[in-house]
Amino acid sequence: ADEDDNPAVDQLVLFKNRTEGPIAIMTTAAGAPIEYQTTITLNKRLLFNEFLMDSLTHVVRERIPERLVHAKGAGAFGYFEVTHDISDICRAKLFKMGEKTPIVARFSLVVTEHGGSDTQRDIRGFALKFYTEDGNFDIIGLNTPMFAFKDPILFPTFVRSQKRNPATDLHDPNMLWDYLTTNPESFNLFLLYFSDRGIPDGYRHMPGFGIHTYQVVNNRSENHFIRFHFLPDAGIKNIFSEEARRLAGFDTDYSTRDLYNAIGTGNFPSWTASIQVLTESDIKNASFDVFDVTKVLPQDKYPLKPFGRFVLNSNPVNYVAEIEQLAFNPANLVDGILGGPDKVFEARRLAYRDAQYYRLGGNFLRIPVNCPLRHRAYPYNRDGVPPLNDNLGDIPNYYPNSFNGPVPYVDNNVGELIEIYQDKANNYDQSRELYVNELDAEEKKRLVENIVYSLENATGFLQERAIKIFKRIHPDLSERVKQALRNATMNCQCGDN
Ligand code: HEM
Repeated sequence: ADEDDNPAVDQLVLFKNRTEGPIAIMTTAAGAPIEYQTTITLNKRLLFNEFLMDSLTHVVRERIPERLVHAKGAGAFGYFEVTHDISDICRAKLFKMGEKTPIVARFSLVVTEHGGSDTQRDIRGFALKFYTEDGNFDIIGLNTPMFAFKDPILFPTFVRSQKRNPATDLHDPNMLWDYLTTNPESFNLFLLYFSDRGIPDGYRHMPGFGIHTYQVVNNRSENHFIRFHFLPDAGIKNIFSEEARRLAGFDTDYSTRDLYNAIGTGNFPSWTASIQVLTESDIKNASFDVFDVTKVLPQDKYPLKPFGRFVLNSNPVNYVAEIEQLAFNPANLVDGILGGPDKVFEARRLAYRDAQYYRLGGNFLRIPVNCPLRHRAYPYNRDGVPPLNDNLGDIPNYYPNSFNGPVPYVDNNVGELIEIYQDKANNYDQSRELYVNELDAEEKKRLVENIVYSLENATGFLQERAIKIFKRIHPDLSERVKQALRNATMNCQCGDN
């Protein structure tokens, strides 16, 4: 392969070209130079073969749990720069004109396991960590502008119904369609899931959405409410189902490879960042819950306001250290950004941290890629499982103390999240709007094909329930699904209502 065109394939060759022979004498992990002796000799006990002992005992503990969701993903480093002043809306320093903030991005598939295929039909994750001078700020979004549910009590059910059946260890269409038809608020997201948008053409052509309506404050301590949008400068592109299945057969890492090679050859992907902005009076006068994560905010009412862009220009040098060990958390916020006042956001403040304690251990925030870049972190936490780094040295470890330990930040203007009342989700209108006005004839045809590809494997009463819900979205959609199901399965029990 040509070294310049395919840095992913040539990674080792490129390493070799950069070096002038072996880079060092091999040592044990403790640093002692070590021999490599095969064990096929007489009269030598294995216990004394230090290479064998060192590597055998290490390799058996090399796997850590993959993320519960978003296990398969790829990431890269770059920067975010501000292109338009939004200081009248949000005072966060990283959004000041002229600011350039280092970032890391991780893109992922929600349900697909770590060894699964990048071209699986799935929702994609779109996570950004901004290393700001006020500490790390994370936006952890998706490639769709809405989420599946607005009551976080559904999260375990949502995840389990799409993971594997406990008896068969298979993905089970009955579980998926049972979940969906019991919780129709998820259909707004799942129409996109079954549409062409369900399989993006790699990550470089994928949009990202923060989804939650964030509360932000400006210098006058006035509140605004914003939704983040990130549109790929290379345009949005998707892959149709048949091509995706073909690709899954020969390159399960299609999107990871594409991202690595693009950056490795200097073809840096970039995204334009925009916000939709609502004032306090907008949220009071809105005719629906603007904090509902299962809905989009109409752009004719709340137009996109571009304010920045980000560029990814550097591949990870070590995937596990820098991407697998990344720990994003919606609660990582900075001055001027208060997060979402909705219940899903509130549940997420706990869930990520909790997952990372399990996945990466009690000191995951001391893993370099999770540390702030521009200053040292000064928590009062000490000890626990490694990595400890210097364990904060001899700084006092309890608060309050009388010995010059770190003191709290005092700001009377930090702002407070507003209290909101949220009703039950009802978003058939938005699904109808998508179906009627946004999908052309070919897209509608593929939507129905993709739905039926899954639904035909669900049992009769679930198919009936699904068709009833499709009818509430639009009679034409339910008719087409019904017809396609009839064609697909001779024994379909779909009723007429
Ligand atoms: C009740 C709601 C939710 C809960 C409890 C939840 C929980 C989780 C958990 C436990 C992880 C794995 C974290 C880790 O091991 O590092 C995760 C990852 C992720 N979630 Fe959520 N989530 C929720 C809603 C959402 C929403 C609304 C979005 C998008 C706006 C989202 C986007 C993501 C993304 C992108 C990742 C992967 C981050 C990465 O690349 O490391 N999740 N979620």
